[in-house]
Amino acid sequence: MSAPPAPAAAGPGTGEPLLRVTGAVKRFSGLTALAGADLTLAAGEVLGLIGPNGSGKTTLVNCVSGALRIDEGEIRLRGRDVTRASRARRARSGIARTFQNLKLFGDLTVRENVLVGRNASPRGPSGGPSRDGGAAPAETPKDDVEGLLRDLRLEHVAREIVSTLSYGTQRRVEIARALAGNPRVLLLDEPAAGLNDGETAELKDLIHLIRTERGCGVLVIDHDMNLVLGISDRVQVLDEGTVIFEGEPREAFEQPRVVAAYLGAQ
Ligand SMILES: Nc1ncnc2c1ncn2[C@@H]1O[C@H](COP(=O)(O)OP(=O)(O)OP(=O)(O)O)[C@@H](O)[C@H]1O
Repeated sequence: MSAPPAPAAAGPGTGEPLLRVTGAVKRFSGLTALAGADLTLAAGEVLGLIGPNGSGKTTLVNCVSGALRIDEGEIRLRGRDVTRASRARRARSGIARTFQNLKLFGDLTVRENVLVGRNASPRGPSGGPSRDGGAAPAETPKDDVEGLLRDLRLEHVAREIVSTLSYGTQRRVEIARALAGNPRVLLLDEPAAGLNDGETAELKDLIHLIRTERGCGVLVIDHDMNLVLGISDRVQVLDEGTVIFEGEPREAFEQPRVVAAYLGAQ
């Protein structure tokens, strides 16, 4: 990977994790999607966030990225309170994400998509630059982008239009774009969705590389338990917007409460 590892220390304070969410509550009309959820993530750590359908995983990621605001609670990044910060400010502070459903610029090339991320555009496809919009200002350090394309095995398709590529390749483009802004926190929302076994194995290696060589804290949501339990240092299980287990991946499904939550959701 091309970028230097982020420092192991999370923030200005001592003992402060890279990311800390405390008591997050999020309501949608009458429905409480998050009911006081906590979360911590350290630099260089992979945290798996699992739980049955509708348990609040994506909502929590949306609240961390700034796509949604929490109604109660606090979010701190490297010790700084970002609870009320805009999505743009959070992106500039080092929070990047990928989406359950790919949100790429389908009519741009792979390189152009990654350059959009390098420019830390927090606007996303709907508000992003058009083909003529100049995705890459002159000061963009292209070496970083070339390094990313190489590391994510996208070099050979760098000039291809994204919509013409396989789904697995598009997933890698999305991760490359998220990494192009040199984030400290990478939120991966169902990165293995739609991937075949070979592509999922590659994704595992990629997440390992992101953590070890870039020093990012990586939060992964996925329904593929082999993937999540296999790559995570720690997992948190959500049920009805509350964390019901936090600890070693291999211990998660030894907890009757976790098993019951999954069975209850069937
Ligand atoms: N924008 C919204 N408006 C209303 N309700 C919502 C909204 N987003 C999520 N919800 C509800 O909040 C709850 C949590 O949803 P969320 O998508 O966060 O769960 P999840 O754990 O990510 O589920 P899945 O594994 O199925 O993706 C669900 O009951 C969902 O229907």
